[in-house]
Amino acid sequence: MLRTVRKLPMSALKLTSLCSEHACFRKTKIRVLSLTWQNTGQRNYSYSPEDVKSLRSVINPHISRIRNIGIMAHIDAGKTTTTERMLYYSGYIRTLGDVDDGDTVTDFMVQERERGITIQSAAVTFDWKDYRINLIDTPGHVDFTLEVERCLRVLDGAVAVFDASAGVEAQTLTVWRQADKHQIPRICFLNKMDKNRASFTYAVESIKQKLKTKPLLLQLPIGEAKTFRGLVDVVTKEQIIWKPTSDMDDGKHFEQKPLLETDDPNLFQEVQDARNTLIEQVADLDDEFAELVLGEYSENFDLLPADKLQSAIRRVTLAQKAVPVLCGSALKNKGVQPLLDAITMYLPAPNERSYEFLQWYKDDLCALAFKVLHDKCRGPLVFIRVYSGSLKPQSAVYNINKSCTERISRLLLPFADQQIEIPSLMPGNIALTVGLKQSATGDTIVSSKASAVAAAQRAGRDTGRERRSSSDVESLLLAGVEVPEPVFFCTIEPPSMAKQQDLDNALSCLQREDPSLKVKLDPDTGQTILCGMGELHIEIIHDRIKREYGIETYLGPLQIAYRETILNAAQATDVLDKTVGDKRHFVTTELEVRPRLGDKAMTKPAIEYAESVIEVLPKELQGAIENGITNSCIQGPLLGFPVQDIDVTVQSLTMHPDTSHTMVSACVSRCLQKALKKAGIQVLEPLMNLEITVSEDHLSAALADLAQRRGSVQEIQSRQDNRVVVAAVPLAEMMGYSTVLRSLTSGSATFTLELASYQALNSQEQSALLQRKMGLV
Ligand SMILES: Nc1nc2c(ncn2[C@@H]2O[C@H](COP(=O)(O)OP(=O)(O)OP(=O)(O)O)[C@@H](O)[C@H]2O)c(=O)[nH]1
Repeated sequence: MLRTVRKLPMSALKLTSLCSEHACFRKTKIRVLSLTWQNTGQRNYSYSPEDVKSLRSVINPHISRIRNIGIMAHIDAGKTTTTERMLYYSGYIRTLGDVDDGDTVTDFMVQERERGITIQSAAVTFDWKDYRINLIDTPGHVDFTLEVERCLRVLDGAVAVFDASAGVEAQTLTVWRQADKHQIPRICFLNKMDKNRASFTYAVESIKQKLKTKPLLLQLPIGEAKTFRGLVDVVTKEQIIWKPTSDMDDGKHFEQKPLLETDDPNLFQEVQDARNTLIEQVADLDDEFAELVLGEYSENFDLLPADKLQSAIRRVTLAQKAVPVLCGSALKNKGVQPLLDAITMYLPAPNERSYEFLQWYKDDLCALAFKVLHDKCRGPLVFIRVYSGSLKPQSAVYNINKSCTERISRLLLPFADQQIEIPSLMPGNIALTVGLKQSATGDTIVSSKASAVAAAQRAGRDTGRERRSSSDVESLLLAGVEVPEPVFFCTIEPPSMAKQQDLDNALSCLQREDPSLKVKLDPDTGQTILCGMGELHIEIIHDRIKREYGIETYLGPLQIAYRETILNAAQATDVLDKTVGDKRHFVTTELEVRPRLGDKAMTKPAIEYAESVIEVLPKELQGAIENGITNSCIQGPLLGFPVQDIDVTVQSLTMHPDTSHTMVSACVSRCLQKALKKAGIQVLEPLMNLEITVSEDHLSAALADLAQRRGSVQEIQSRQDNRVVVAAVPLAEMMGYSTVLRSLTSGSATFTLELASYQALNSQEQSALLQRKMGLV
């Protein structure tokens, strides 16, 4: 059945303006959708009963036949288009969707369809030649980097999609590093081979240089740009040519036959050379293969069977010693079927990945909740990846993070916005669960509390310690996603006070889905503050509150999240003497603060105790003191921004025996504010890494503008006919940048912006900021 959104007339699908004056933390290259809605081209999303049957018939495929794969790349590289083609060729959709028409399966949120970008990652399940592929389409926009990271944790392998005319772009580097961190084997797909200026050689060179990896060329293109019509499989030396059939050019039909010297002598020689290079490269990385090549086939590599080479490529890919490279054009329907074959052939099954924690669970359930969606009728739907044990509907599970038992009522296989109910979920597989009310993104799910404790004890024995307390269970949490600190914030208000509760509920649901969204209460004004990763992020949240929760909210102006730190060491003392009822609360304390030197910005203060204090301090009081210090650091004394990079020493603390812990915290907190003020406050501003891709003609205009923005250019690289300016620039100077850059470069330039660090404002900038904040200018 078509979803309502798919039936929207074009007037409702028009792109809302994404180019407001302060559109600073966003790519300029967000697509403008076609303005005519082709009614005749409406898509048939229903899939036939046979397709459903085929999915149902193998509800739990053998683990070796499962591939949990992510697609990652820079914005606009073509991830969604590639995913759409995969679903089409595997038979799960009947017609091809197009991001430019807003009717793809994986971009299923209304905002995604309208704006033509991927915001939430959607997990999609389909089968390809007896393999079950759970595929996650991840967003490319930097505002949603956390979405990518969250998904990477549950993937066993990834396809990195590149625009073959641009090579490695800024966001590719970021996601590549994230994939390195999670040790995920990858293959590269050079997409857009049909584009003007597409260059296979350039893109491969850029992968080699920028990603510092060893590309294994498994294919060579036949033609480039307008002449691109197929590829040669370097391993089998077969050519694959897509020929449009009379009525449809959907890429389903292609001709696959051995490449003969008579077909094209030059190409034949190129493929011959590429195969020999590939064999040498793989032999260098894999001893078993080297032995085979040097033995039986040293005289003639031509005799080496394709399957031996494929097995060796698989081993080096799994060991992350090299990365297979394929090419094609998703939009022109070329190269996607060989890419699917490569996913099954070269990327790992779940049981080929090693997870240390599995040994502690043995056959007990261990699963990770990696995404939460809110469904109006069914409540929260939680995406789960099972690592060990199995899940069944109508069963109780224990959430280690929340220390609570919950019930799963149903299990569903996700197909974008449609789902198939399943009776069980086995290790290595991914599904949607209905019924979990407390679980949030990143939570570890096990079968029971007893099972968590047993696993903790096994883990304790392994590390040479008996762990008995249930708090040790924490050590069994699967690695958490580091949530980056938001750089933008604004106030959000409901239309009336009566709607405040509804707004609070909506925000808490959205936070469960998206840990990078922070919601705070301004202690002075009582207003709700929304903190996000970029303007687009906040704009989308605003939009979702309206559409999904029916609340029309008002956003205050977007502001930059500065930080505060101290310039010098200082000491302060404080006394709290308060009688509440018949109890006298009396505390005196002395604290010392010092600037912390180090590379990594830390918002959490490092806390030490003088020896005289630690000797007499009851353990339970330590929590109250540390709460007081940490809370005080949330709002710095100058402008109320978080304080970073400080060391605190508790020099003394005395108290009346009746004093409550809350009073101790309050006294310590007030004393720290005094010490911070004495130490001299330095305001820090977010410094961004900026990468502008601009044509030679407009380079000087872009550079002149950058100079006005306190930007410092670090490097100017060449990318085909374009120049790539790599610069550092304060976020405060980037307000309205997309509009300015567009007019300076006639809309031809694109840019990405990413938080690099926090840098100190000079004294003039700091006092100007202070005056602005106090409303004096
Ligand atoms: N010429 C050409 N254009 C393509 C190709 N693949 C995708 N595109 C176009 O590139 C644009 C971006 O495609 P998407 O599939 O949305 O890219 P994406 O990587 O999913 O983008 P985000 O979700 O926003 O990160 C669209 O206009 C596509 O039509 C291709 O093979 N060749």
